[in-house]
Amino acid sequence: MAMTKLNLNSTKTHLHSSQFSFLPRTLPKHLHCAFASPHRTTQHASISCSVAPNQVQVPAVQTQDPKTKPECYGVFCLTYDLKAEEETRSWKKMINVAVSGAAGMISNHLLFKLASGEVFGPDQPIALKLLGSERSIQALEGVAMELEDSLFPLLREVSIGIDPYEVFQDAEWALLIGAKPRGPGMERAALLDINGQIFAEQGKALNAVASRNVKVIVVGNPCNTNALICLKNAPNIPARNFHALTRLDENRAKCQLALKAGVFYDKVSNVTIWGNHSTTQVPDFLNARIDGLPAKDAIKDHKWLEEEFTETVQKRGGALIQKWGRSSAASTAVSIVDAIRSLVTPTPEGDWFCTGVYTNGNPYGIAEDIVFSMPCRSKGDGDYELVKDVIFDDYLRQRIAKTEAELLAEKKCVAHLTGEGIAVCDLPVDTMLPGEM
Ligand SMILES: NC(=O)C1=CN([C@@H]2O[C@H](COP(=O)(O)OP(=O)(O)OC[C@H]3O[C@@H](n4cnc5c(N)ncnc54)[C@H](OP(=O)(O)O)[C@@H]3O)[C@@H](O)[C@H]2O)C=CC1
Ligand SMILES: O=C([O-])CC(=O)C(=O)O
Repeated sequence: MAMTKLNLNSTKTHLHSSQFSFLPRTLPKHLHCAFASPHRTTQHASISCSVAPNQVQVPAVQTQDPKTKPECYGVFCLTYDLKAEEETRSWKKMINVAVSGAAGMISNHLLFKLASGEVFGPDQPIALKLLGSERSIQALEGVAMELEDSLFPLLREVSIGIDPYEVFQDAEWALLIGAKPRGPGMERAALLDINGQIFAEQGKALNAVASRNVKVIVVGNPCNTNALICLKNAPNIPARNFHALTRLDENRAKCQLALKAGVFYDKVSNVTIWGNHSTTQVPDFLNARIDGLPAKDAIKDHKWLEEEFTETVQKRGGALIQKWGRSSAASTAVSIVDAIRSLVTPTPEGDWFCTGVYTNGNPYGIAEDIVFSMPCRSKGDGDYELVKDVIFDDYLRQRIAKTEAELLAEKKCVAHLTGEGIAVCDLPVDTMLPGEM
């Protein structure tokens, strides 16, 4: 594993010998370097540097346990004591954000948003911990280079690796994006199994090494059931901390309602996507509001709401692939930002957002022990509560029952990965991901 690192408080850094090209041409004054022992996973020697203002030291050989102090490279390895600097005086304690599938398309948008401060705020320094694989390790180094070249003041540390037990160490947020795409002719059951294995392993790793209060957002599809697998493999982390990303669907629904009503989309609120991030998802127009009014009052064409609107949102991902040639990446990254911000900032009075969460005592009568998208509010502390004041009609109930049945069937397909016995996979219909055609 190679790692780029800049630590606010420490005066020690470790540089990877294979990454000298990442070093700035001139090392800062008083930066002393020494070669260290080879790294366990990379077989490369590393060098260790320490900053000692007004002091000249003889370089000393460093040996270290790479699990506790991984090596690093590049500009992030240079360590300065920033505590005294005016700009950083009001900064919060650094947060550790782990991202899997970090060399993929969604991450390529997301990482730069995270590093810029637009997600966690302009006073929140951040450490990015990027998980890739043997396949993507070169690409991941390229991503780290672009992060270096972006000169983000808040980005204090970047590390890359292929072992989730290393990369997830002390993670306070884990954004799990990496997953195998469903190939031509692949059964949904096979996709559930292959990706389920990834999320079972990552759940175990989070359980072992992440912060006990880590917040996990599963993006890799099929994200609801992947999130269920992940949380079942992480029994020491509260199940309510796991989310499946349905915010992109919420945003898509808001856009369609705004278009139909002829208003700008900031006038659309209280939109819920119920259920699975698949074509059975239920975009709820019964509780949605447009300019403060029920959407059904603002949009009189109820046939459109029940038929066209619902199907458009369910299949928006596929429609985009037909035009763009690849699946939504930029808007997915934006929706991940929205999902995080909804948890770290108080929800505006009277509004809510939706996210796929573990059902455990929900007030809607939805089956327990699955990950189901539902309306939530947050005080901005990273936690949420379910919204109680929602209404149902027969149409909404019937649609919710269908997506619920699909998730219950998916759960049976992955019983071998959740510790619940032998998998029996009998999916009601071979439904699609929103991006499939
Ligand atoms: N919930 C939502 O709203 C949305 C979810 N998605 C889902 O997000 C995921 C990532 O999308 P995107 O970034 O566009 O995809 P990319 O194909 O660009 O990246 C996916 C990453 O997944 C990793 N991966 C893990 N296992 C495998 C495997 N067996 N075969 C191939 N790649 C693998 C790869 O990284 P590495 O080699 O480093 O492991 C790859 O970089 C997909 O599952 C997609 O369906 C997409 C849009 C919306
Ligand atoms: O199917 C996909 O990979 C893309 C997806 O989830 C979406 O566009 O909502």
